[in-house]
Amino acid sequence: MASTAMAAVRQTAPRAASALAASVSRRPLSHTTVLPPISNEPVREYPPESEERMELLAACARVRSETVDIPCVINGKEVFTGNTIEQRACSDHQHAVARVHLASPELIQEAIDTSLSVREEWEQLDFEHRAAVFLKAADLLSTKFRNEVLAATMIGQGKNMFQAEIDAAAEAADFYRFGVKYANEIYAEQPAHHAQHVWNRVEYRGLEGFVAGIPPFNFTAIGANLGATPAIMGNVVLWKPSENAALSNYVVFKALREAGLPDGVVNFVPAAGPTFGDKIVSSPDLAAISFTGSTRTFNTLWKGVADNLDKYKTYPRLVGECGGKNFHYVHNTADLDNAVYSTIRSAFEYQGQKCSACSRLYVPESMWPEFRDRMLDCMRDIQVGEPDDFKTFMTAVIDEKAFDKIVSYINYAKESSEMEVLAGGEADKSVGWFVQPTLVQSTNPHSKLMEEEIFGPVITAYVYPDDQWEETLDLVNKTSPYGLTGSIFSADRSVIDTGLKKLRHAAGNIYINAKSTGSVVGQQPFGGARRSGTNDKAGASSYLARFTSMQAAKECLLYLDDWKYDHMK
Ligand SMILES: NC(=O)c1ccc[n+]([C@@H]2O[C@H](COP(=O)([O-])OP(=O)(O)OC[C@H]3O[C@@H](n4cnc5c(N)ncnc54)[C@H](O)[C@@H]3O)[C@@H](O)[C@H]2O)c1
Ligand SMILES: N[C@@H](CCC=O)C(=O)O
Repeated sequence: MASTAMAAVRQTAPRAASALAASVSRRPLSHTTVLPPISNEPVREYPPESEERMELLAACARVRSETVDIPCVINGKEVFTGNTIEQRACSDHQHAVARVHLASPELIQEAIDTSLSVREEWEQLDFEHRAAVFLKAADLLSTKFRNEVLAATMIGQGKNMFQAEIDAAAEAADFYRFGVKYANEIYAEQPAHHAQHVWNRVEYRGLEGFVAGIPPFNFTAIGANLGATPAIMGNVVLWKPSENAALSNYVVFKALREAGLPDGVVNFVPAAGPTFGDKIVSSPDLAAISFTGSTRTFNTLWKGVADNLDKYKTYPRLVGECGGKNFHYVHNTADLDNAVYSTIRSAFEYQGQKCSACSRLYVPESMWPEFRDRMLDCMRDIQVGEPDDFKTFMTAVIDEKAFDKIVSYINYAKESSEMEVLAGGEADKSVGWFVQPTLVQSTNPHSKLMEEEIFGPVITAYVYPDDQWEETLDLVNKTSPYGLTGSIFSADRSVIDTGLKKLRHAAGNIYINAKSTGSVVGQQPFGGARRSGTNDKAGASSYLARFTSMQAAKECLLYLDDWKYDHMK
């Protein structure tokens, strides 16, 4: 007796066979390819007197001397709306580095319509062509545009050379190169099992609608990633840069255009946050929001989506990476030097304006006097100054609003009976928005400064009894609503093991004897849960996976010759 599978099918007729052959040879839209080797962009050091340092300084001087008009770019057309805001140099706020032309609701709608009109063509382009645009943009950013994007980041967002280099040159290029690699790996994921005479395949479609990319001010690379990476997966994107990072984001956008990104696939849409937010959440064609910024703004967007839920043609994907209250937990077995230096870097690099920056510190009583004194020694040595002075460790914070908020926390600490400002605490906004690195000690582990995100160069220490090291881990876990990054410093494996278990949900990125900042694309996928976001992990394939909608295809290679199953006959 024939097998069930055989009995239910008949041999394919010659005419059908040719149709089958045509179908089999049809190339899926999302297919894998062989890529050139992908690795992290090397970080440059710009040695003294070197040509590369001179060129970078010349680029900084240009940013310091001119005000660039930044248009909206819709379908390749530059639109100078005349409704402008200024992006100011953080360390010299008399100077505007850019005049940013803001989109009206009508222009945002035009950007939506344009992107939808090119969506199908872009999505159906063979993957090699989409990939090549992004690989080329990465190469342009790391060569021709390197100095321009670095200078825009240094002067416009207040980063010293090293902080700009690891962000605007290295991480931005990494996001595009690794984005292509991850897309290729996703496309290769195909069903492993096929019933007899059946061929199963999966097609990875772009989302049916538009993606809104909404980045924060603090990383040019995050602008690059949110504003354009979803296009690697065949999507169209509206990129709304942060008003405080418009210049650097515009340089990245120019690199993408020069790399051959077709008009309309990514539209560059500077706009007031709420204007943009209201417009996109009320569009029936919203397919996804890729957001990074404060928890409060992400909540507003999520609620906006909920309010409009009945309107959407497809459920919008919500990807949000938000705030943090990151910890360094130090055990009395820790290497003191390593813990102190790591804490200085994590708390004060880029003025504490990394979502990953350490802002609460737990040190055992036995170590505290020496730990504190070593911290104070280092802090006396920190140079706070101009971003294009290579000796500078810290520059000014991003804007007046941030300055005022940080100072209000410092003043709160100064007036509180449970806190003492051990170092820093001074601030001056007469020329730039400068806040000195500040160390606070709190006797209350739940004081305001131990729990709330400040986003500035302020770290608060809580000193715990050595014999309560385990209870202190529970305290670390329960102190803040966030779950972004944190570090455990100890030389004792059982302490590290206990720490990892107790802090399992306290951080999306946990570090062991290493600072809580500085994730690298392809090495430490980045993001957190709890109120820190959806933890989709920038710099990993899981991020790309949020921007594809899978279609499973099952193809029968032989035809049915009866509607009855064998056992019915
Ligand atoms: N978890 C992460 O990966 C990560 C990375 C970087 C920064 N951050 C967080 O970002 C915050 C700092 O960045 P920020 O000050 O730029 O954040 P923000 O929330 O003020 O702004 C982020 C972006 O949202 C826009 N926006 C503001 N209101 C909006 C609205 N109603 N609708 C739509 N868009 C709106 C802004 O213009 C900006 O482009 C911190 O909380 C930090 O922890 C998180
Ligand atoms: N990925 C960066 C932080 C990004 C947010 O600001 C880090 O790991 O320090």
